[in-house]
Amino acid sequence: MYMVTADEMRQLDRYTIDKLGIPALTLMENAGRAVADEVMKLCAGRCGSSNGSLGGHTNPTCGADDADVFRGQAIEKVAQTGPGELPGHGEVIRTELRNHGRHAVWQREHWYILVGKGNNGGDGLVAARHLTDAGLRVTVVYAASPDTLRGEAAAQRDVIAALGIPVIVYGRDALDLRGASGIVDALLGTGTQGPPREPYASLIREANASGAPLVSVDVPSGLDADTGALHEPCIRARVTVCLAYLKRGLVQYPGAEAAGDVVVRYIGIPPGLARECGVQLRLLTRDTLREALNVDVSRRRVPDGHKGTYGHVLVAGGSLRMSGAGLLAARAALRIGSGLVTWAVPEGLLPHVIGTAPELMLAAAATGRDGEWNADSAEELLQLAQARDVLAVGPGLGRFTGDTGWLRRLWEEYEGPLVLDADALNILASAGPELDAWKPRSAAVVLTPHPGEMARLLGISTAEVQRDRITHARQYARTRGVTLVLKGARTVIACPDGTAYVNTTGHAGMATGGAGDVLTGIIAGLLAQGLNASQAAAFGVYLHGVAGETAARHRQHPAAVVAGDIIEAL
Ligand SMILES: NC(=O)C1=CN([C@@H]2O[C@H](COP(=O)(O)OP(=O)(O)OC[C@H]3O[C@@H](n4cnc5c(N)ncnc54)[C@H](O)[C@@H]3O)[C@@H](O)[C@H]2O)[C@H](O)CC1
Ligand SMILES: [K+]
Repeated sequence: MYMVTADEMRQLDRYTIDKLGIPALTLMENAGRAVADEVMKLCAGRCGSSNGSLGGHTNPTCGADDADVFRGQAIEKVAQTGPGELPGHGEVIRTELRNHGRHAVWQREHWYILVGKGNNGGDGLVAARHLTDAGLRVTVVYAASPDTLRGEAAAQRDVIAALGIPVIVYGRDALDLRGASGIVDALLGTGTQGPPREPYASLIREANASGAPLVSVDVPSGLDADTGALHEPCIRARVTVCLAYLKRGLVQYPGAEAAGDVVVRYIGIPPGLARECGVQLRLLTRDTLREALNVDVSRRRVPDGHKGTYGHVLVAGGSLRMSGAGLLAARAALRIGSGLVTWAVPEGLLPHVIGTAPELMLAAAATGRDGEWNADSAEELLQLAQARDVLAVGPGLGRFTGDTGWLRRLWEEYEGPLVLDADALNILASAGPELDAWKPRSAAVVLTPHPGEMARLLGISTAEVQRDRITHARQYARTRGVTLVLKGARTVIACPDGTAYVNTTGHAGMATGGAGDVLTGIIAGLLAQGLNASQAAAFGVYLHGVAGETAARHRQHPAAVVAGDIIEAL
């Protein structure tokens, strides 16, 4: 599933109207219709009816029931009505009767449709008409004078007037939203610039305070559709009916929380158009892994394979006070299916870690006897790495004198793929502009920073990174020619060719010491098994999250999950 910015959506919108000749009014009709349909589902869920869709009104050609429902964690395809299921004549009569039967229930529903002056408002007006037709009590609330509406939205305004649907103008007429069964937020969509101005701001505050469930059209009004940042105020939606393509801001926090359940509805804009228009950002799902990244998600192993077939990972990490980090990465690399894993530790640490995981091979790489890494170990590491398929550096490494030169040697002289995490990233950050002089690598580099490490790499604040995670991750990946995994809720995987993915697996319980080390081991293990950097990073992040979810079920609460549980759940 593609994810777009407001600007990209406008281009796709224009292309559909100008080049494909699908009228803007048709798109608006489909949009409003989809919103009405989701409102009906919400009402049906509340009153226990088995069918909340618009029944006999369903227009099969606009694919009104073809939705991707995105409930924070999972995406499921909901029921589809295809042309093959067009009701015959007798069924039409039955459907009409069923609708009449439903009126008694729907009439108890009083929905307020808050309408802005742009096309988002136009979508809301179409929804108001369909909900009225379905038997709901509907009141349209114009945020500003209806005279200010233009184009398709003005046409919808005239239809509403002709139908005699009750209308209120905010600020002119009395309004009490506290009695609402529900509210449709069609105030501001992708055309929003900056924080909501008056009277939108007051209306948003009243809607939030009403306690009624809010259904947002396209995006919650007040949300930055590109970054997920919340303006003050911002609608807190129960459901967001996103039109045509998933907007980035609905997936990134804090926007993801303000949006509630996100339902992406087809409105007539061809789903494949995004690729043709150069959109390179996708939600990371099983389908994305299979179709966009060509990953064998079933992880078949060749029947006559041997441990050499599945690669050999070398993990360089762990020091006296942080030996566990290296161990977790090495164990995760094993559990994800690597043929062999060697864990290189400072010599002084070696006696203490013998036997901690009997499946691991151990190597003493740093001559220092104090259990800490030192710059002299580069030569030994390079020799060890020669016979290994992947080198993962960083978990539990610590900082030491000469570490920049040490990392530079690994970067320049190790010819296989390199995974850098934790202090290896801090070393990279401290290299600063000197990095430009490092010899470009022919093999892949995967960096796995958390937001703090990303901030150091970019020389900006963590808050700045978090304000637009997707953009920062993509820019760094492109300019440095690396695959970058920006960790945190909704991890971003950015590839050097500009493609990027946003993950939705996992949960807040995975914010626990060592979880990142486990991810490093998983990605290194997948690289050793022959996946390329984009595949290993994306699939690794996805599996890491799924394993975290499994671990939460085993432990009966997300908060009880520790890093070792994620490895076991793999
Ligand atoms: N995806 C599609 O192809 C379709 C989308 N539709 C809907 O159209 C909106 C986008 O419509 P647009 O007219 O461009 O913008 P908005 O409705 O979001 O509103 C712009 C409107 O509001 C004023 N404004 C802008 N910023 C602010 C602010 N901070 N405070 C107050 N007022 C503001 C501005 O002056 C404009 O007048 C999209 O989201 C979909 O819902 C189509 O209907 C179908 C095709
Ligand atoms: K909206």
